[in-house]
Amino acid sequence: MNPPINIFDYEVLAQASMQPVIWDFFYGGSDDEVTLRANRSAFERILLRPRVLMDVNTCDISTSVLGIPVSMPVLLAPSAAHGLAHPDGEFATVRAAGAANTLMTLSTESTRSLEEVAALAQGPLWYQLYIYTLEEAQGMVQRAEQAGYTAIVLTVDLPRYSRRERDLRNDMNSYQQAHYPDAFSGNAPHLSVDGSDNQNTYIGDTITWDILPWLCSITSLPIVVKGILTAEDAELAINYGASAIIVSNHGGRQLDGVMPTIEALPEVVASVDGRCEVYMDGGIRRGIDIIKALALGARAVLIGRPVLWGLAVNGQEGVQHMLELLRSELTLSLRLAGCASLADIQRSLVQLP
Ligand SMILES: Cc1cc2nc3c(=O)[nH]c(=O)nc-3n(C[C@H](O)[C@H](O)[C@H](O)COP(=O)(O)O)c2cc1C
Ligand SMILES: CCCCCCC(=O)C(=O)O
Repeated sequence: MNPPINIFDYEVLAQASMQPVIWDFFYGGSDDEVTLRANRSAFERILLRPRVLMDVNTCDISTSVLGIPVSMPVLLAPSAAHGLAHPDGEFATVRAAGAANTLMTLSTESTRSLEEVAALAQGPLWYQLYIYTLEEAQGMVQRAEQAGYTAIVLTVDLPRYSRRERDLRNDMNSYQQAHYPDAFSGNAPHLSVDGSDNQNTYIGDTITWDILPWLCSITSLPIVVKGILTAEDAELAINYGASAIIVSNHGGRQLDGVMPTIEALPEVVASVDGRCEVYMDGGIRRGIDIIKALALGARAVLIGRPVLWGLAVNGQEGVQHMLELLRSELTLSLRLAGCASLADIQRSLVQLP
């Protein structure tokens, strides 16, 4: 194939470069993968209503999230085990995010430790938290705060690990333990990717909204709640102390059959009504997807799999190039839509089905 010119090219090259077991783990969703597919197809049903004869000679896509400046409204979502995509793992990712001057969210399940990643960071970092035990969570939050992470992202859509049927068929768990035993243990030695060996320690299915005030009591960092899909839960998140919300269905990897995130976004944005920042992830692959999300009220988007594709294809350079492709698509599409900055993106720019 010729050099990649968009994220779908990266996807094809990434698949070719990986063991099928690893590809299935990264690419796959849960059960029938209905939500995985819907995250993409929903974008195609939303149309743009561009304006013309606007001065778009300059186009500024810089913004901020929770007061932190970023060069574009595209952040790196937390994803597990970058070491399965490239030997440099999260070291490559954090260097690429820094070079692109945007924010990376490090997963609890990273291959490299949060301190090692922070030591290489040239840009802002958030730390994503899964709660195994309260004691361990408190330790991780304190470590993240000390290492310079500027927010804790609490993922709330994984009370239990879902059924990823590709991984079950591939026996991904045994494959990973045999070939990449340390891929998920950069921060703590959790035993298995599907949670089967963690049942006694992962307390995700017991935590309730009270976890938010508890987190706020053990850290001065803002808490970003990731995995909200409804107005009701957005209201609760704010009432219990969230500083921001990520509308997310975990990239179609948790409860299958939930609505695509771009369709859940307007309900959450209306409920929040400006009281905190709202971001979204799920299926962002093109500059126009970002425009649609921002027009529907997201302050920024996060990307998950595209980072893994860039990493698998060419390590740090691959992630950097993938981010630059997205940046240039966003800038060009904004100009074509008549917007000279993100502030020009209005709700009227999109037409819902
Ligand atoms: C391989 C993989 C691993 C993931 N690991 C995590 C994780 O450790 N923590 C988390 O909160 N979300 C995790 N996610 C979900 C992402 O943060 C994000 O919600 C999702 O990937 C966005 O959809 P996209 O991949 O279509 O961009 C993971 C996603 C993938 C694909
Ligand atoms: C018990 C937590 C395992 C999480 C594995 C990483 C993840 O979130 C994913 O979607 O995969």
